[in-house]
Amino acid sequence: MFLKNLSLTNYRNYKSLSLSFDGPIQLFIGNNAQGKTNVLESIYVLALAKSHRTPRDKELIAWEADYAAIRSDVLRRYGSVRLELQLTAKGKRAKINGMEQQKLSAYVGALNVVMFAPEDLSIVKGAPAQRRRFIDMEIGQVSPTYLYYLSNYNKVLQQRNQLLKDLAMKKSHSLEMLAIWNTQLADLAVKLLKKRFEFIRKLETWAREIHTGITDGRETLSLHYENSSPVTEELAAEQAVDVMLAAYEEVRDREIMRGSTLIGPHRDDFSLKVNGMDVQTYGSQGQQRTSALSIKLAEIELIKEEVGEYPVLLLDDVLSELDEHRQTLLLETIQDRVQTFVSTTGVEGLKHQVLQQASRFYVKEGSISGER
Ligand SMILES: Nc1ncnc2c1ncn2[C@@H]1O[C@H](COP(=O)(O)OP(=O)(O)OP(=O)(O)O)[C@@H](O)[C@H]1O
Repeated sequence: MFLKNLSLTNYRNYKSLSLSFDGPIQLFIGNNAQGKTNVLESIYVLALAKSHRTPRDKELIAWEADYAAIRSDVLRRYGSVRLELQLTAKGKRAKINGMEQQKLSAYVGALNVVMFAPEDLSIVKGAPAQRRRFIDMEIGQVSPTYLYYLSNYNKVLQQRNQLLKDLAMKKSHSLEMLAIWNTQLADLAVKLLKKRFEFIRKLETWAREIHTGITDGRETLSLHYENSSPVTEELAAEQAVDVMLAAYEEVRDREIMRGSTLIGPHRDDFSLKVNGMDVQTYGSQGQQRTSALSIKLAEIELIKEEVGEYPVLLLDDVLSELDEHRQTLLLETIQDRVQTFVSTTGVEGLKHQVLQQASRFYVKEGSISGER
C-alpha cells in the first residue's frame, strides 16, 4: 500500500500541510524539533488512531486549536481509499471514503504501518507492559476482532478486579458473581491467547531468518511467549477455557487477598533469546538493537502475509544509525515494494543507494519544502 498524499490541519506544529508522494523513499530532513517526527507520527496515527509517543490525543492538536485532522488517499491493491481522522478534546472521528466508522476497530487496518523509532529498543529492553502493548497494537492492525476481544477483556477484567477488592474488604461475599466473571474472562483470555501464540510463532519464523541474515549466520534469534497461565497453544479452545477456569480457582484466595487478577494475557510477556541467551538481560547494546531491527523487519513480512500487501514503513531517526550492512539489508527488504518514510537530521551516513531512490523534503519550523 502507498500513500499518494498527506494533508494535515492543526496537527502538532503544522497549521496546514499538503504533500504528494512519488517513488519508494520519502526523506524528511531538518534540524532537531522542526517537525520531522510529527509527520511520521501523523501517518502512524492515521493508521492506528493512536500515537506511538503519547496516549493523550490532546497533545496531537496544535496549541490554540480545538481540533486536528489527518487525511490521505491510500493506494491499496483493490483501489484507492480516502482516510480521514479528526481529533478533538472529546474524542476522534474516523472516515473511510467519506463514511464515518462507528467503531475504531472497523477503521484500524485500512492502512497498515510499521514504525521503527529509537524507543523501539524498549521492545527488547523495556518492561513487560511495553512488549504487551507492542503485541496488542501489531495484532490489532491486522485483526479487528482481536481489538474487539481486547477491549471486552479489559472491561470484564476491571469489573472482576473491583469484585475481588470488594471481596477482600468484605463489602461483597458474592462468589457466584466471581464465577460469572471467571467464565466471561476465561473465554476472552483464551481468544486473545490463541491469537498471541500464533503471532509470536509467525513473527519468530520471519525474525529468525532476518536475524541470521543480519549477523551472517552467527546468531540465532528465538522468541518465547511467557505465559502467566497454564493455557498452551496445543489445547483446543474449550479445553483451554477449562484450564483457565481451573487456574482461577487455584489462585482465588491469593487474588482476593491482593484484590486483583493475577493470571491472564494482561500479565504475560515474551522474551527474546540469541543463541539461547536472554537478550534483555545479557545481550550487548548491538545485539539488542539488531534484535529490535529483526523484529521490525519481520513485522513487514508478517503484515504482507496476513493482508496480502506490504505495509508502509516509518523510520524515525534510525536509518543513519544503521551501519552499511544493515542499511543494505533494509533496502533489500524495501526495494520498491515498501513505501518508506524516513526522518533524519542530515544525509551523511545514508547510503548512496538510499539517496538515489529518495524524494527529499526539507522541514523547518512546521513547514516543508520539497525537491526531487
Ligand atoms: N501540540 C503541538 N502544537 C504545536 N507545536 C507542537 C505540538 N507538539 C509538539 N510541537 C512542536 O513540534 C516540534 C517537535 O517536532 P518533532 O518532534 O517532529 O521534532 P523533529 O523534527 O523530529 O526533531 P528531532 O530530530 O529532535 O526528533 C517542537 O518544536 C514542538 O514544540
